[in-house]
Amino acid sequence: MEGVWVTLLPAALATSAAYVVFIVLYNVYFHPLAAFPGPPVARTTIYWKAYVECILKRSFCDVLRELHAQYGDVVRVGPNELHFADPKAYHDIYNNKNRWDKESRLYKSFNEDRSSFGFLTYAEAKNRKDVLNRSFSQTAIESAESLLVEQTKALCEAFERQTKAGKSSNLLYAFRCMSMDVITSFCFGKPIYAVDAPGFQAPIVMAMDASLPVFVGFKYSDVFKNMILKCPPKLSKVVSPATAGLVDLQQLLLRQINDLTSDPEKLKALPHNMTIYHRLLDADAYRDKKLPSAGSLYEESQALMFGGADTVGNTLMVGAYYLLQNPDKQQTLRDELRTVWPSLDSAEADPRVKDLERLPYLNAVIKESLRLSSGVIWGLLRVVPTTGAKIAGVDIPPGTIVSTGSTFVHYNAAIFPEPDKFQPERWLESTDLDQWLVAFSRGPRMCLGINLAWAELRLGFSHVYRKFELATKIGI
Ligand code: HEM
Repeated sequence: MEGVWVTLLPAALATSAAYVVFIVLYNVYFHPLAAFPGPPVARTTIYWKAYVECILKRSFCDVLRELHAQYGDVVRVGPNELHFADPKAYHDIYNNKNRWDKESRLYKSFNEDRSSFGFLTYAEAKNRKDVLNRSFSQTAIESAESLLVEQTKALCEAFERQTKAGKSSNLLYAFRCMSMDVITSFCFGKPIYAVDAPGFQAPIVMAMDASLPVFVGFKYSDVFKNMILKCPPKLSKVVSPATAGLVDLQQLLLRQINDLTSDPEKLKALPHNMTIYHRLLDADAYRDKKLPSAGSLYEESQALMFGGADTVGNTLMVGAYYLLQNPDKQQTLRDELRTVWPSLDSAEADPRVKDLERLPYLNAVIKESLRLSSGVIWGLLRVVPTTGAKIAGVDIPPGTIVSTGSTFVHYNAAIFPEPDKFQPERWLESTDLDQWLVAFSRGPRMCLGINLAWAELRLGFSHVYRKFELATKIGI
């Protein structure tokens, strides 16, 4: 028996080595993308990206900038992957005519495969988004306005408490807490009052921050992913105390879903009838009249939590960062807000979101904050269909993974002169610019929560800057 191993082992090693050599030679010389420029190692293996992201711990967004400076507008960043720097490519990839699949390695890493965000195909995502759209439509958001106002006011009250106590506020966490409170109360009917956490250090908000680098690792190793995600909650909290708050919220949502699926009557006990479960647990809302599994419901709630919390919080933070540096622009915003909100004395005089929609400078501040924060900065990877495609004038073979990061549009100096400067005024000069605001992405997989996000941003910017004069003790 031992003799068999002695003979087979070298043969197996030689076969594996020959296979690796074959793959490398194929990828470098014979692959349909062989003619595209890019770093030599990236042409051979996807693990070059893993090395850059997980070992060097570099933002791939920064690396892409350097690669485009070196190799030009189209760069081969993996054996089967191209990134485009030309903003025109954005509209060629993400548009309403395209039904391109999302790329599986990236999107499966979030462990939300059965959610509107995680479904890879257009058809599956459309089915789910058609059901959820009623919760996120303009009309739905208007009818939930009082709920959103409540969360915004809770944030302002927390700021007031901090001020009275002579303490400064960490704006990043404060805004993220507010958007987390909106999601948990609006989507799940389970407010968690994150803004009331001391110093805005709500465990779930801190845990989401801590969990992001872990998700990068999930892209490259299923073993690592399963080890962390399949870990029993108690053990997971010991292994990774930084993400304990996330485990707690996951458990809370799982209990809620189990409760609701075992007894749909419990829907009536939720504080309002706009939660996502009112839609998702209505069999008539589905074309095939079949309800999703409990696992799918959980993944949907996680997707909404991750999709809707940090994104809004970050945009408010980026806006605050620049308004703090530009007191004149902060004052212009405040002066405009006074036109629809002259007195703070009575809640009766609070403006409605509809009134805020008409304020040009407020809209411009929000657009400029969305541009500079850029929404999701990693490339939203799509797979070119069997017909192939032309992207920014270049013929791309079927099956190629493609993307253009939103920062390549938002920081393009030909579209946005002096792109690093905060200039809300640029949005007042021309409505043509709107086509280049891609923070919510475009096409059939664009953001489901765009109406909710805009309402939160309008309320956030108006309440905070009408009620407070933000200043910083230290220079920024
Ligand atoms: C400033 C705030 C926000 C920004 C900048 C933003 C940005 C984006 C972007 C860029 C995508 C495309 C992702 C991809 O293709 O992989 C997306 C998708 C999505 N967003 Fe948002 N988002 C925001 C707020 C929200 C909110 C408040 C919610 C809901 C609570 C939400 C829910 C979703 C969902 C479910 C998807 C998946 C849609 C699909 O794949 O078809 N987002 N968002």
